[in-house]
Amino acid sequence: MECVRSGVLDLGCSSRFLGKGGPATSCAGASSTNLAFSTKYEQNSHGNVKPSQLAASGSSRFVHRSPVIKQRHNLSVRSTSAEACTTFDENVRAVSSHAAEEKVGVLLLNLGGPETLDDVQPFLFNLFADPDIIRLPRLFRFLQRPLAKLISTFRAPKSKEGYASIGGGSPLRKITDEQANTLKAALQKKNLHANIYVGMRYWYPFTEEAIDQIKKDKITKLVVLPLYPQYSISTSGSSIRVLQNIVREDSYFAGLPISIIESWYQRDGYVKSMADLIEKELSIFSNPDEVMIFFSAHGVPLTYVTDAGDPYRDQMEDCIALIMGELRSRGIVNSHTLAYQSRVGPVQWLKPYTDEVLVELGQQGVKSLLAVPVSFVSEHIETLEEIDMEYKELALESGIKNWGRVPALGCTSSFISDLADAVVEALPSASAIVTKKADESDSDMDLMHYLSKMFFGSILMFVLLLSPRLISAFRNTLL
Ligand SMILES: C=CC1=C(C)c2cc3[nH]c(cc4nc(cc5[nH]c(cc1n2)c(C)c5CCC(=O)O)C(CCC(=O)O)=C4C)c(C)c3C=C
Ligand SMILES: [Fe+2]
Repeated sequence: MECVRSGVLDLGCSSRFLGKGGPATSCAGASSTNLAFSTKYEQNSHGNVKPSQLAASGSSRFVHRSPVIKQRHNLSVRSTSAEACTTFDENVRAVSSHAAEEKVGVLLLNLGGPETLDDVQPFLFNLFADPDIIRLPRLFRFLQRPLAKLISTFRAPKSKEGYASIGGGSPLRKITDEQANTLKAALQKKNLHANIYVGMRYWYPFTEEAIDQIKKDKITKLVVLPLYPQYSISTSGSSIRVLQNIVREDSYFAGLPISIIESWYQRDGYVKSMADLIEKELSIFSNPDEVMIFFSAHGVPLTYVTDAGDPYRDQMEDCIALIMGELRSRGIVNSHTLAYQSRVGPVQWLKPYTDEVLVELGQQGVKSLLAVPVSFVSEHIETLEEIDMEYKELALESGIKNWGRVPALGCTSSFISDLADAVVEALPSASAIVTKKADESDSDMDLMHYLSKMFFGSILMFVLLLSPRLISAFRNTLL
């Protein structure tokens, strides 16, 4: 797949979940503050940065202002939904019967990662410039990009060390491409010929590049599959928002039937594949029955769940219960625990924290642990560096004698085959996404926004320029 575009920035969205299952997304007005970058990296029209030598010319269709968007509830496709109740064969037949005129696309959404150490700071900038990652109150959204610049600059040295220790870059792009190829083959085996596109949120190939290609290829039906088993505002939610923003602006996408599989941790194929991996790794221990299964999930700030209604923690707990249920059905009754890793910054994240639990388990006399990364299906910096190096060392120091780690699912065939089933099941419910135009009141806010931007922006610059102490205090909270 040729990728030609990158980046997005919409500072105005906040997703709010109504209960465990049904999402509703609403977005308020947006604004952005540009910040000068070194000549090596330039911004595109969406606010993401990329190396200038690779920059493609911008397309005005991605440029938008403060729209309000309402997501249709039947946009989400779950294996439990009514639409998914047709049989697999019926779905394949339905698709095949339209094969002549139908051109099916599958868009895999993922986070993306820096491929070289020079990419680390601009990658971090893109991540922290995402209003679904740093959620500022509406009045302070203009600070998003200066803050992103500041935080990415201070965090880059620490992140670079991490990426250097796993070979100088993230393996995510390579693994996701492999998953895309394997999924294409698995779909072909099921008689569905589909183009697979990879869209990353914070690095190449950006979601917008994939979307451009989908349009060029004249896809007539699209299934969107985030490669995160559980939904979080900060992951699948953020990537889906990019897509929604484009749908709102582009008549081709506005008319394109789309199915979004928001989460799929509850699928049998995923649960069984995870149980297979755990069973296999347990068997390597000399006393498998004595091993505690230690699920370690990527955390999110606590307020995502408590204030913004992120279903991530609920889904994670459900997911662990399903995997443990599957293991029990195989006669594996090991003890287990769930903790959250990779917190960033000074705020409270989902608890318990992985590092603290490891120390406690050591103190309690647990001798054997099997770490299971559960929020992501590829190896990445947080498995290869954080779990395999930092947490392993901490566990051994804390008195744990035997340590094992379950690999990420990657291209495991039962798993990819199940993703292919999910795609086929999602196709019949593909429909045009309905979006709502910008609220009139947004334009009334423009002057107020501008004035408040100028006011607070000047104060921020004044404080930052004149207060090296403040900067060093800030740096300490990030490292
Ligand atoms: C389900 C998975 C993930 C959630 C939830 C998530 C939330 C989240 N992450 C950050 C900050 C960082 N994440 C970073 C890397 C990173 N994050 C995920 C997954 C989830 N993030 C992955 C797979 C990766 C690794 C990509 C790779 O290159 O291999 C990083 C950069 C690395 C580092 O410096 O530690 C940051 C920073 C926040 C703030 C957040 C929720 C708000
Ligand atoms: Fe993360």
